Amino acid sequence: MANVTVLGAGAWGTAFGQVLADAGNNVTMWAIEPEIVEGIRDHHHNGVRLPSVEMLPSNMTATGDRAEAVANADIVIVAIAAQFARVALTEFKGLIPETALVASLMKGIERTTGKRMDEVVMETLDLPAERFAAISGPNLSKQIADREPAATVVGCADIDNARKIATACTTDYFRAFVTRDVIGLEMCGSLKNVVALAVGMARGAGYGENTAAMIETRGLAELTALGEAAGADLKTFAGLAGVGDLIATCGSPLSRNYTFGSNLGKGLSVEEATKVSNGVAEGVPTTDAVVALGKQYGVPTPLATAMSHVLDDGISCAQMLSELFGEGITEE
Ligand SMILES: NC(=O)C1=CN([C@@H]2O[C@H](COP(=O)(O)OP(=O)(O)OC[C@H]3O[C@@H](n4cnc5c(N)ncnc54)[C@H](OP(=O)(O)O)[C@@H]3O)[C@@H](O)[C@H]2O)C=CC1
Ligand SMILES: O=C(CO)COP(=O)(O)O
Repeated sequence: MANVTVLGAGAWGTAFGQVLADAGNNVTMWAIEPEIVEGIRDHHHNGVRLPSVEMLPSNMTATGDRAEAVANADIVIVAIAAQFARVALTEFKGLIPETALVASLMKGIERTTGKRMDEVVMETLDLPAERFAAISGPNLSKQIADREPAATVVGCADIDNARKIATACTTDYFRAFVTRDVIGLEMCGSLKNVVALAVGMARGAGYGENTAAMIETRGLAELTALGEAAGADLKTFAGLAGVGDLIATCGSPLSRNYTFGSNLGKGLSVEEATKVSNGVAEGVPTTDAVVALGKQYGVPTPLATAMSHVLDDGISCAQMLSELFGEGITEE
C-alpha cells in the first residue's frame, strides 16, 4: 500500500485514481477547480469530469493545495492536459519528495517544443530517468471507471520502479505490464491520437471499415517509423500501447480524438468541434508537433501532414484521404 497523489482530476486522472484506490492505496487527487476538489473530497463524486461514477472510493480524497497534495507521496501521477503540463508542473518543483516516483498518463507532444511528456516532466521537475515512468495502453477512461477488465503498460528506465508502479495499480480488473521502453510508450500514446482524428473524420464522413482499417494501418506504419527514429523499441508498437491503443481509440466514440475527428467529418469546423468536445483531444495540438518531428528525424508523415491541413487549412475529408494516398506506386 502506498500514498499516491494524482495531479489533475480529469476523466482519466479520476478513473486511474479509482484504480489506485481499488488496489488499496491512499489516493489524493489534486485539482485547480474548487468545485472538483470539494466534489471528490466531500461527496466522492467528480460531476465535472467523470460523472458516470456515482461514488468514488472512500480511500480517495482531494485537495487544491499543492504542498499538501504531494507532501507524503510515494508515487505522483501526472494527468494534466499535455500542453499545460509544463506550466502546471513548474509549481510543483521542489515540493515532491526526493524519494517519490513520478508517472505520466499524458498522451501528447508539446507543440511549442516538439518534446514528449517524459522529456517535459523530467525537465520541469529536474527528475532523473529512473524516477520517471510513462503509463500507456488501451485505456478509455469510462470503461475503466466502470471496472471493465483492461490492461496498460508501465515504462521506466529502472524496471524495478516500473514494477513498483505496476503493483500499485493492479486490481482484479486492471493489469499492468512493464517495459524499459519509455520512448515507445510516449510515441505510441501521442501519435495514435492523430490517427484517431483521421479515422474519426472518415467515419463521420460516412466511410466504412475498409477506410478505417487503411488509415489505422498506414498510421501504425507512420508512428512506428517515427518512433524508431526517436529511439523506441519496435516491439512496443505491436503491443498494448501500440496496436492495442489504436484499436481502442480508433474504434470508439468514447475517444475524444475519434469524436473530434468524427465531428469534423460531419462538417463541423475545428472551432465548433472544440466547443462540443467533452475533454481534451490531445491529437489536435499534437498533429503539428508530429509533422515537425517527422521533419527533424527525416521521416515522412503523410497522415499527420494531411491532418494538419485539415486542422490548419480546413481541407475536406476527401482531400485528406487523397493526400494520404499520395502519388505513384510505393512498397507498403
Ligand atoms: N480519458 C482517457 O480515456 C485517457 C486519457 N489519457 C491522457 O491523459 C491525459 C489527461 O486526460 P483526461 O484526464 O482524460 O483529460 P480531461 O480533459 O478530462 O482533463 C484534463 C485535465 O488537465 C487539467 N488541466 C488543464 N489545464 C491545466 C492547467 N493549466 N493547470 C493544471 N491542470 C490543467 C484539467 O484541469 P481542470 O479540470 O481544472 O480543467 C484536467 O484535470 C491526456 O493527456 C490524455 O490524452 C490517457 C489514457 C486514457
Ligand atoms: O487514450 C485513450 C484511450 O487509450 C483515450 O483517448 P481520448 O483521449 O481520445 O479519449
